[in-house]
Amino acid sequence: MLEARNVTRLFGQKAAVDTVSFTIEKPGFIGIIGRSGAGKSTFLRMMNRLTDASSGELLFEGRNILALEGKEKRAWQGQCAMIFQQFNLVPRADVVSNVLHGTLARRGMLPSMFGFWPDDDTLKALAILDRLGIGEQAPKRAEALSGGQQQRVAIARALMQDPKVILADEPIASLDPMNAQVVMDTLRRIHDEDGRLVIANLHTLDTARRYCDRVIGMRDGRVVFDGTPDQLTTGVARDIYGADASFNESATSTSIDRLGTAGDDAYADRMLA
Ligand SMILES: Nc1ncnc2c1ncn2[C@@H]1O[C@H](COP(=O)(O)OP(=O)(O)OP(=O)(O)O)[C@@H](O)[C@H]1O
Repeated sequence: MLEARNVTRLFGQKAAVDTVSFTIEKPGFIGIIGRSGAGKSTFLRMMNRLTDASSGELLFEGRNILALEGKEKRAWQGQCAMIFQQFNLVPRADVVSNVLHGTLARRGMLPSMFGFWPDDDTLKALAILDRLGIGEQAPKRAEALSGGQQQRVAIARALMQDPKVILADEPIASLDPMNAQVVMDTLRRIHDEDGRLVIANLHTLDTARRYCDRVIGMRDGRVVFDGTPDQLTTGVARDIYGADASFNESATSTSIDRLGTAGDDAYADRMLA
């Protein structure tokens, strides 16, 4: 389904992504982990064509999507939706309009400029919001929602494109543990129920282990691990994160239980922050 062949992105002399190769045979739930600066975001941005690659090929169903231009590139971006850490919603617009923005690539800007959306699109947006458990939020301004709800609106906007691939760049990094769990459950569901390929950059090991079918570990732009969650031992994680023997897994955890038992003060600080 997807094959990366020596995908590389240079910034000056530095390779942010360095000859990355892997194959995904069928739609799965794939996690990419690695410490800050490992190249995870750059890789996803190349896949969505928000950033150009320096060299290499990324074949999706046999076509090199890194070489697409103009209309074909935009069509690919329609099939490959992206979700961001900061949700990227229009805060003052209502929730259903934000979801309808997922049709802009297909319909152009006019409907959004005049606030006119075709009825069938509006009904579809409402149905998606219902499916994600936030139908009653449809008329509210996006900025009035909690972070977890906003991220579900962003997922709904992505689903409006009916994409084959969903890319999620640190989708839960701004959320508290409870909302993080709801958002990860939602992403997992849209893979399980719709059969879409989901690739998520994750900064916590426990999330990758719990939700992913396969985990790719990146370090300094390179793939240093590619396997199943049960192969992701503490030793392997230490290699990926480039940490020494004092590496402590709980430092990369967002689990509610772990945080709760790690010390009430630390937990309270985190929740308050
Ligand atoms: N536009 C840019 N110009 C120059 N260097 C960049 C640019 N974007 C990313 N980099 C560099 O590329 C490397 C990889 O960055 P990237 O954001 O892909 O890592 P990451 O694993 O996603 O980390 P994080 O989780 O902190 O976002 C870093 O060294 C970063 O400084």
